[in-house]
Amino acid sequence: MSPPWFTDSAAGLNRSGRPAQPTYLPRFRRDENIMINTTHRGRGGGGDGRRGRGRRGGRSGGYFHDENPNNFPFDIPQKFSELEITQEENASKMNATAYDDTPVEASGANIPPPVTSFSEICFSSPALIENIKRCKYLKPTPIQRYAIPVAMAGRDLMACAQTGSGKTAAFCFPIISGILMANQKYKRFSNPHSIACPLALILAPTRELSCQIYEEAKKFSYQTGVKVVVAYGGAPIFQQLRNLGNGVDILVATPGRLVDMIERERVSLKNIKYLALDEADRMLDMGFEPQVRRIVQQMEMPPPCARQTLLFSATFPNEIQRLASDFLSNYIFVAAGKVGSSTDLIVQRVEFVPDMDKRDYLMNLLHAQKSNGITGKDALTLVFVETKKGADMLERWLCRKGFPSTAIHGDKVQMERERALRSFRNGLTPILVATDVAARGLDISNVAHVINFDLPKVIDDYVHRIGRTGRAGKSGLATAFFSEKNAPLAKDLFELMKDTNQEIPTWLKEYAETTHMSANGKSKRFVGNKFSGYDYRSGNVDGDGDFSSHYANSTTASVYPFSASDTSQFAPCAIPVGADVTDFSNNSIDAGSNSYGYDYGSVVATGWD
Ligand SMILES: Nc1ncnc2c1ncn2[C@@H]1O[C@H](COP(=O)(O)OP(=O)(O)OP(=O)(O)O)[C@@H](O)[C@H]1O
Repeated sequence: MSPPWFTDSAAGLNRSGRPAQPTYLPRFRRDENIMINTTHRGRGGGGDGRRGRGRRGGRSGGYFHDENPNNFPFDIPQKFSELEITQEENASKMNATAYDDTPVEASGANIPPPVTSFSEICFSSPALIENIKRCKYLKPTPIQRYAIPVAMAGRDLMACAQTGSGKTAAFCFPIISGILMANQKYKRFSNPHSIACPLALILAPTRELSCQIYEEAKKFSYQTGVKVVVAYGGAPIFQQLRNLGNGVDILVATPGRLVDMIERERVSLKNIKYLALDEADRMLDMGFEPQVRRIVQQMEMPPPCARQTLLFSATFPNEIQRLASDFLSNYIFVAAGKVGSSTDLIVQRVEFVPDMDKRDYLMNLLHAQKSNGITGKDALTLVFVETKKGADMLERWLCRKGFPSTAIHGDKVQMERERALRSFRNGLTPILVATDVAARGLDISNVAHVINFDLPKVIDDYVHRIGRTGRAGKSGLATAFFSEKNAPLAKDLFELMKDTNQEIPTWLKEYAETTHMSANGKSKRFVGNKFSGYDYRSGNVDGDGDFSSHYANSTTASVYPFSASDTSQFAPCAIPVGADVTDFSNNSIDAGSNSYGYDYGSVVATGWD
């Protein structure tokens, strides 16, 4: 029996314009299919001569890494390796109009104007333009409209945008274009024993995410001559070193493995012109801050003014803002949509389910999906649990109950994790039970339903988890099982659901009113002003990241520069009891000047209620 709330939205998912049953094409005909479906030259067309086969054609004799004609990355992208090619390939993967109403806020000095189409952007290479078309990117998403011109103008960028809204392309296109424009690729070494000196470094928190960025970057650089290499832990280092030895322009890496390679003197960062950090908040959450700081500040990396730095994330807690002020120079801040919030393409449901009833409830849900036809590789279900052991146990239980499932978590070796993802993507096991290892960045196009079997402790993690559905403009469903122990999350969850116009059960409202703090005793949610994020440089900032007014509770209330680690060196500014410490016009301190004659830049207030 379907739960009454489930049928409408879930059934809607199934019929929301998904492609009809795919038409199978044998492997040997798949290239033909691409040829027919694209108006561009593809592999067989002469066109501008960039055919990607060895040294023929292309720019001034540069060598191409796609020496193998079978490396055409568009026909069967690795991430969808088992999916069949269909006539639908001709259509854009993205429902771009879904983002038309997304408000975008940009701040900083001399902001380059946004664009409305890719053709307005002066990409340096026809091959890159061709690749954008091959990827069926018809129209830039809001973050791409703003971020690409900023990055193309050589400016540093801090960008926040909702999950699934195209951040990867927003940093990849300008990097590839920049490398090609400077024609710098030919400086790279191709001696397997030499030190690899990439021109661009993209740091990502997890192996899966770095592989995904690598696959995307490879598609965007197809036949441009730009060489992309990936390096991540948990896999043998020697093959990765060999790949580096063959030359690298763009290195996509996880922090730990990169530090290892630098220490082995196999990679040098001295030539880096572009540094991109994706999911920077996750990197800090995972404890990578020391490695990230070493990489960016101590390991031959050119200083901020000699490189271009792009910082991307769907959420921007305080620590990241601090990182930004250390890593970026004169940057532009762009926020698309409400930062820290989820997209309203996702229908969110929350059910009160005591821990002991969760399995039964899950079973009802899965049966309801099945009877609504929401099943198979076109409607994947991602179930988040708290622990690795819990993931294995639930996976086994689901399989026993007749629901083919697989699990992914940090205790699995890389090969097992890749196998699990592959079998989920291709629908062999249309249910994936996961810990937070799968919460961020993973772009699996057919995830129709995310179930938070166990809710996370903080709301940002919830936002990322549910962001695995409702991607690229498609709709999605997220169901959360809320139990007594999730009470600390109630307020943030309530606010998030309210912001995104979700149906909220009365009991959640009551929980939200009675519990004010989240698990760590502080609201971790990053809420921007108005609709989007907040650029700390504009002042009026408080220490808890929520930017609401706070009132001085004593004359010891003080204000100090946001980036100051030792606040004791700054004399407190006397603020009358009851005054709003976030109103800097009131207390003789503002972001630009203050009574001590410092230019504080961004400031944080303490000593408030
Ligand atoms: N302009 C575009 N047109 C069509 N498809 C696009 C466009 N931009 C991105 N996409 C597709 O949308 C999907 C989501 O993009 P991407 O993974 O870059 O999102 P993201 O913002 O990085 O998400 P997350 O925050 O979850 O990491 C991808 O499949 C990508 O290929």
